[in-house]
Amino acid sequence: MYRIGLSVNLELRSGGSPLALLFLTLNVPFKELLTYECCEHRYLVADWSLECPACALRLICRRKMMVKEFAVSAPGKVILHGEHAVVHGKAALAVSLNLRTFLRIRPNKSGKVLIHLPNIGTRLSWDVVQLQALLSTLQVYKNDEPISPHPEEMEKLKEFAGIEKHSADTESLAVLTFLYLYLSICERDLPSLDIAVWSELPTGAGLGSSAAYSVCMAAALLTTSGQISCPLEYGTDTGRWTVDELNIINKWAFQGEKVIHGNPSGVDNAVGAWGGALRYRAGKITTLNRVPTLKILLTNTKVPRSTKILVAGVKNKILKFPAIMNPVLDSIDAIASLCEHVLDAMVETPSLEEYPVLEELFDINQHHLNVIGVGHPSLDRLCHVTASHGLHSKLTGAGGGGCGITLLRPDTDSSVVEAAKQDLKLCGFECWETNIGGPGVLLHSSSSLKAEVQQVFEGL
Ligand SMILES: Nc1ncnc2c1ncn2[C@@H]1O[C@H](COP(=O)(O)OP(=O)(O)OP(=O)(O)O)[C@@H](O)[C@H]1O
Ligand SMILES: C[C@@](O)(CCO)CC(=O)[O-]
Ligand SMILES: [Mg+2]
Repeated sequence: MYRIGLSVNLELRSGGSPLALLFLTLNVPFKELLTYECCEHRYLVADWSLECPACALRLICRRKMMVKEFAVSAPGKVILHGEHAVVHGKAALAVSLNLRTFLRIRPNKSGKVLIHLPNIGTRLSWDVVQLQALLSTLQVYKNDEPISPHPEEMEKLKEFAGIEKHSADTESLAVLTFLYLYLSICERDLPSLDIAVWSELPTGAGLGSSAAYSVCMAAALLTTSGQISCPLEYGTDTGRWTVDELNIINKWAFQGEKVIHGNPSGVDNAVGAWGGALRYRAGKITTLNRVPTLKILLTNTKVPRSTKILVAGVKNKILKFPAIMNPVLDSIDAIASLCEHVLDAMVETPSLEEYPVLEELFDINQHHLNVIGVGHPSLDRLCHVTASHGLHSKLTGAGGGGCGITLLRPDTDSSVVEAAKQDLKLCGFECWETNIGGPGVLLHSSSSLKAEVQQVFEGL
């Protein structure tokens, strides 16, 4: 018989709902209760459950984290082909970017939760006691799986945060997503925290800023609450979670995307969690290991738009003209398949021969995206300007403004790219030549964050 201290969460559960938090004397082998430490955190590992055969009451012991400050980051993405069609069960090819969102989490003893979002000028705080009162309005699990935010629950959260019923502005969506993930993930023991999120990605421009935000929130809150491990070992600056843990992060990030988008396909959060290149179709993620290094020019038209509204617009068009729109979606699906095949062939036999096909696929898909109603005059302009330099472009992400991608062939002279960039800048656009294929969500010791990010966080 061993006596277990109060630092362990003990719950007596019946039919899934906790009955009591207990301090008990248990008959469990001592070796099952271990403490382990990484450089910044200390966990008590005690993930086991005991079930009484007579009354089916279960005693669950969970690991609880003694938290210190840490940071996480997740990449943005570009969709090569398949945006919008992927919401309707077609395939999308997406690749992570070297532009990332960073989140720093600090436990505090003030009994408050503070959130700083410097990209959008938001700084808010709530008392944990007030947040506690909201818990009874949320139902977040079904058979141990996260379930979708219910519209009535969202209304309650909006009321609490003083957000108008139909408000879909940047701050409202970011705050609602935070509140939803914080309350859902940390429901057992709401922590007093200071959270800051800063991104290198433009907000709301088609590069997956919402997914990177949701992935960072999910990863940080799951780590803080001890539901996933802290994969930072002594002497290391960054750590990556196991496949099972990445799946948990991805599932919660998808719920966050639901708060922001309404009806996301899940492709953006999958790239944020896993990184690299992947094919995504109807929830199935396939990592693409054989993708050639593609050089891409990213251009932000700076025309603001909302993914939620654009996705809803496409749905309405499909409902209105199914016989016209469904073949377009099928064609986009075929483009994604052919592109994947071509990329694979390029790895097998590196040559320039396949580039004209990739270029033509960009052109065709851009026309399709205009047909389904997600184009914009600024994106037409972007395509015309790059075409005048012999380059091929398409919108990426939800469209309606935001960003376009231009394929740069290895044999394109740098003077051509520079001239195209100059002309794009004259239109008021912003351009980056970018690397694709960065790592997915990462855990960082906060002292190891690059200077620029540390400076932002220190200045808050
Ligand atoms: N750094 C950030 N700080 C605060 N909120 C953010 C941040 N990044 C994203 N968001 C939230 O995500 C929303 C933008 O999501 P939206 O899906 O419309 O654009 P996107 O994700 O950049 O583009 P796409 O979905 O086409 O890839 C913002 O309105 C805001 O609520
Ligand atoms: C427009 C869309 O297809 C991609 C946004 O990056 C929406 C989604 O897949 O959730
Ligand atoms: Mg988004």
